[in-house]
Amino acid sequence: MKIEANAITQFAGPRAIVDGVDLTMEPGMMTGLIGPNGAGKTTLLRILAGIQQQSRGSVHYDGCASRELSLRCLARKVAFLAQAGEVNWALTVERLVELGRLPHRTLGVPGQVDAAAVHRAMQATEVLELRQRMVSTLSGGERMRVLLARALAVEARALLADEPVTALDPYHQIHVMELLRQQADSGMTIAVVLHDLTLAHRYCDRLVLMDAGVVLAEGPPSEVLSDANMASAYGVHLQRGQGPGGEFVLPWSCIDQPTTSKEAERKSA
Ligand SMILES: Nc1ncnc2c1ncn2[C@@H]1O[C@H](COP(=O)(O)OP(=O)(O)OP(=O)(O)O)[C@@H](O)[C@H]1O
Repeated sequence: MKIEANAITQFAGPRAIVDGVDLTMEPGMMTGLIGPNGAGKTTLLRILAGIQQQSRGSVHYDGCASRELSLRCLARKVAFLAQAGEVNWALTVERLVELGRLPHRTLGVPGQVDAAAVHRAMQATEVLELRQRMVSTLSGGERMRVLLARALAVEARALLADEPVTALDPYHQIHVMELLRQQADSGMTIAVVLHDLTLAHRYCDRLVLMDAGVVLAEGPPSEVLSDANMASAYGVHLQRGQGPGGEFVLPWSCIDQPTTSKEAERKSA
């Protein structure tokens, strides 16, 4: 599904926390939203998902304005994965993942189609063995995978995920990024907020770099992650390398603090 945002502006009091953002996301494409803390990424993602109403501007889904769609219809088209937080509901993992099917259900208990979607989502996120656990007893990383399963269970045409890998160990970070990549390759529209620039560079088709509510740069990862953009948005240098799997980047040093203290000790020895 094509998602088009035009001149999106969001005010918090007098301050524009998202300021005149234009963005188009195509089916089959994985877009990474990056930028420093407070840049406006979550706010923009919530507006794109129809969870938050923008102060100005418009969002269209395959040409259909968000205001023309009911919340239920939008919830079937766009799945949203919020930033990880506490989940204090007295629910098992399986019941929580089933909530992803609510936009599809008109009456009563989940049917076979719902059960199959829930099973697929739990299998893909490797949480089947947690299915009977109470959500409140999960670790942060387990909880995030379960919440991703809930979002996948919607089987929507777009998935917008806010920092889905931040709490995960390296195996699950790669696993989740591969999973999102597969969803994009199968035609889904994926947008993902990431702080990990190595993963953003490796997995996204394009990046949108935000700072202070505006889009500073947009395009292929290797262009957006330029030295000038990294210095301007984050105040960091990246190391760039070439491995058997391709080119990679690593956030390496703060500008004006080019080495870690251990490196400085080594160099002066
Ligand atoms: N309701 C609100 N009232 C006041 N300020 C808000 C409100 N919502 C967001 N903000 C502010 O808007 C800015 C953008 O917030 P947002 O959560 O979109 O940033 P972000 O890029 O996702 O940040 P992070 O990487 O830290 O998660 C922040 O400075 C935040 O404090």
